[in-house]
Amino acid sequence: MTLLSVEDLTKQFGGLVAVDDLSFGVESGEILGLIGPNGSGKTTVFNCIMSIYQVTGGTVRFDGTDITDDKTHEIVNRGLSRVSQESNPIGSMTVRENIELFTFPNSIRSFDGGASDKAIASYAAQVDIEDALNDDPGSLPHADVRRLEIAKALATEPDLLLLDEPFAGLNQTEVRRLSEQFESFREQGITMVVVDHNMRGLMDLVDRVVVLHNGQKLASGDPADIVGDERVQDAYLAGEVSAVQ
Ligand SMILES: Nc1ncnc2c1ncn2[C@@H]1O[C@H](COP(=O)(O)OP(=O)(O)OP(=O)(O)O)[C@@H](O)[C@H]1O
Repeated sequence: MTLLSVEDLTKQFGGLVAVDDLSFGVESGEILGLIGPNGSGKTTVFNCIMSIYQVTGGTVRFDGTDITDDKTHEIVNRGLSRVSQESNPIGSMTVRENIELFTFPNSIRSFDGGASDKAIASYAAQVDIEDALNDDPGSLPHADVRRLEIAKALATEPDLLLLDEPFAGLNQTEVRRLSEQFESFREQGITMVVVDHNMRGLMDLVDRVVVLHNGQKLASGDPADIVGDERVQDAYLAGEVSAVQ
């Protein structure tokens, strides 16, 4: 079943066409990699899906419903969540309070005033930060700050998680551990789209890859086919592909 469908998506910033008539689907239960060089439009695609940006043209459907013109909080309540490239915890709140804040968009929970401590601890435990719940986010190492961003997204109980550069700044052991955690998210029924420059980490994780260049789809297919695709190698990934071979 196609959970997310991006159809003929275009996003212009003045004269710049950041996303150019792009179409792709994400199957339920899949982990899809969205790759491409700097400036190829990956983050803009996520921003359009989440209605952070208003699209110039095209349609975004989630679970069969057109969500193109929905507001961001409505999209989150439908079961979509995004972990952005930037970490932005609220420094005056503990890790627990930061996670709790993200349980509020879910309308059912908000009647009860948010999630239980047990639920919050379980979101934290899914990314190994359960021992840091009472800490100030400013005191956490980089990897834990990134994990907190993922825990915040988990707190919205997503069916589809958009992850923008989740491996950035992590060492190989941390990348492997995070990949295992993404696999366990999948076992819980979460579908994922992952943008990252860490090709080794990404190709080991994803089922399928969509390659962007200049906002257009250059190629899509199995990770092995994409790594071996000369067009992709020559034009876009030369340096990064050599790292996985
Ligand atoms: N708010 C904005 N206003 C103007 N131009 C923008 C805006 N957001 C993105 N762009 C431009 O759109 C293009 C695509 O940017 P985007 O950040 O989506 O690429 P990306 O593939 O995510 O890059 P990176 O890998 O470096 O994060 C770039 O030329 C960028 O400068």
